[in-house]
Amino acid sequence: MLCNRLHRALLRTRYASFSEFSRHVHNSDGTISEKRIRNIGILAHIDAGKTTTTERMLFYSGRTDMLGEVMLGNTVTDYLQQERERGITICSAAVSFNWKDHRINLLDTPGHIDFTMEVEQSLGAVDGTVIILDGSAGVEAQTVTVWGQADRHRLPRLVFVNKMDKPSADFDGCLEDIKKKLSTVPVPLQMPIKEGGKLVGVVDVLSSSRIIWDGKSKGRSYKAVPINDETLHDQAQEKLYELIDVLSGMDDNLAQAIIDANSLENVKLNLVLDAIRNCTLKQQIVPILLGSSYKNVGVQLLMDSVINFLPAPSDRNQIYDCFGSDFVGKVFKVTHDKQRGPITMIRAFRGIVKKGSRFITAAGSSETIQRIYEPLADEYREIDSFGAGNIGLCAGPKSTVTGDLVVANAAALKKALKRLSSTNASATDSGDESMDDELVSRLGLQTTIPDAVYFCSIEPPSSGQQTALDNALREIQREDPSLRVRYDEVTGQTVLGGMGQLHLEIVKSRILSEYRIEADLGPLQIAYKEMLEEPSRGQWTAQKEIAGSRQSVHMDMTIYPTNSDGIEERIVLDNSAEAQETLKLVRPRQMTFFRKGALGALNRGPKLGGQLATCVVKLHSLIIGKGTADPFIMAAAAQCIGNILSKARCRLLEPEMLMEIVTPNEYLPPILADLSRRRARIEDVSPRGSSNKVIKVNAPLAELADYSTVLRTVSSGTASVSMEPNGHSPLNDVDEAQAMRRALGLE
Ligand SMILES: Nc1nc2c(ncn2[C@@H]2O[C@H](COP(=O)(O)OP(=O)(O)OP(=O)(O)O)[C@@H](O)[C@H]2O)c(=O)[nH]1
Repeated sequence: MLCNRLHRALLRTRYASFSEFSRHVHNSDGTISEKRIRNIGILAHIDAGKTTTTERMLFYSGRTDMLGEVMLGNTVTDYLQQERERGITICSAAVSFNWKDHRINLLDTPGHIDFTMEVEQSLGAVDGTVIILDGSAGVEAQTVTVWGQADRHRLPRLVFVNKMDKPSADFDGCLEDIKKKLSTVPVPLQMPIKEGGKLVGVVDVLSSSRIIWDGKSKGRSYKAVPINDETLHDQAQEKLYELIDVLSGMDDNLAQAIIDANSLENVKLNLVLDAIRNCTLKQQIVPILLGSSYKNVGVQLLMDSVINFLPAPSDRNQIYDCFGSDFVGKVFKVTHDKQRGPITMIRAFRGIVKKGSRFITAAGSSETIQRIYEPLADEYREIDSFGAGNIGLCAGPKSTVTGDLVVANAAALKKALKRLSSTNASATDSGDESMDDELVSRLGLQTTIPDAVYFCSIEPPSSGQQTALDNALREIQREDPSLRVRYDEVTGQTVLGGMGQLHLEIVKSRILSEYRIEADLGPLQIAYKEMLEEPSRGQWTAQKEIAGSRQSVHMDMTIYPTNSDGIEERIVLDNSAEAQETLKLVRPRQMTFFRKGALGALNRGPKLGGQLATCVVKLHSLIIGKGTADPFIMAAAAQCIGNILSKARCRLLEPEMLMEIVTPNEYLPPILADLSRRRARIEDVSPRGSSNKVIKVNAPLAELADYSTVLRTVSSGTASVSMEPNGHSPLNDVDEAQAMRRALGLE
């Protein structure tokens, strides 16, 4: 029988050596073979146990010799002072370790919604993900969000159902949840074994064995023993046949083997393993594992599965083939180290980077790599080079920003774009401009920076520290593009825009702890957007004599509301013959300055200075006098738009939050009553188990300032809430008037 024949061999190798895998870990040039690398992101709802699981992986792989605990504030990956104080992950951290002749580079990402941007950047650098669930909570709001992000990056994934030691943990419930809420095919590879209510190990479905962890060795040692309980044995067999049945519907080799063997029982195990890997890579299934990181159960098998079922870099990223052997990589994070200065974390896709070599960013700036380090959170081990598929931390680059594509040199970029466009038939037909857009999006150069939902002013303790504060903010912004920084000319203050209250508080406390500036934050304000209600046309003439030179610009434009939210070109040229008469005389550089001025002005709506959403500017004419300076054109464009907007009909849009509230049944009525007072829209109320309800609700951010506290009071501390930004929606006249009074400090 399948299990008996392969049982021993399987337990010895833990199926780590697939036949197609390279025998050698290193290439002849000293870099690690791509087949032996796994770059993975670890994602979850807040507090599901990412950091705890990562700590175990580091410990069991021998990378650390002590077990870090979140509660003791001594974990490797939560290394910022704010992370250790608050017990949460704020920055993604890269750690690497070796496991069974493979290098695993793992990015631990923040679970709190205020740091979603960090997660997005990390996902551009990995080839697969491990999604962690809390076994007692199942699929939670943020799980759905990160699942969607992994979908967008087309990342194969494993699920680790953690916290299975908790009495309320429910593995089968989690599987149902995954099927229903994540619309995928979960393939459980394990079953929990509890003794006296305590989780002691798992049943490995593939080998029909019990794997038991030794608590005394902090889970370092574990052994596989045959299942001695007949019922459990039968259940494991049943699960195995279910698994083979599901896989055979998707994998032709396995289906053929079943036909040839004329039974499920005689199928070779390596075919089943190959089928799991193939179907996971194609994202047809998601293998599910379980354990308790905190109680040291299950983590080594998760690491085995990362090697066995998640892709090697060479299984993906074919888009970068156009670079041949030239170096190309992506900056997924920038941090500032006190001794080493800016550290640029790069995922290499092709070629090799060596100490002392140079690269260019897609925007054209040239950088030198002075030193390279291997990732271990805030610790660094110097290395000489890193190659395709691997991750390296580089000291030296000064201007690279999170999200940048970096390439060996300009000639390599040009060659690659040419090769890429020749393989892209549809782009070849569509003219130069759209082809560039296509290339940019195919190479993943686009970074979506989420809208800020809160803003506040920030001031240094004395005007003498303004420059130091500006520098600190510039550095933090290079690390975290979701932080918006602008100067408000009316109030003369620096204004920060962020993803939430926590985001802005963390920025403030980093400025204090890392730059020793005691900055003051003004009151937190909602980041409203503004929307044009009808098209509005206007002309503008600006004339001035500056240092004896006459400057003059005349322009005519219409601003139109549109339906989609800002991904299309926001400035378009009127292509009527009459308009083209003047527009064809405008030089490209002048047009660039016009665009800069116009786009800047669209960020300041007439009501509360909020960003103008969903609108397009159509330029009908632009007449520029001889000798007019470019900045004058930029200023005139901003004035023209400001003038049109001041007369146009506009409406405020307020940010909304999508919330998931989990409450014991008895507190449902008071919670619903409270929500109705907050202008909330209930989307769904569904049961979780027999004693809890899950409420899905959309509510305006403006009404949620005290929500967590009120919920705690209303439910005697038993209900929990998670929320995420859910776009902006228009206010009616009454609510808009009230929002304006509040924002202007009149209420
Ligand atoms: N009972 C139990 N508790 C666990 C387990 N794993 C983690 N925890 C606890 O859950 C809490 C959150 O764990 P973390 O590892 O910080 O979770 P996280 O997902 O990294 O959290 P964020 O990064 O802040 O989203 C901590 O108090 C852990 O000790 C587990 O397997 N069982």
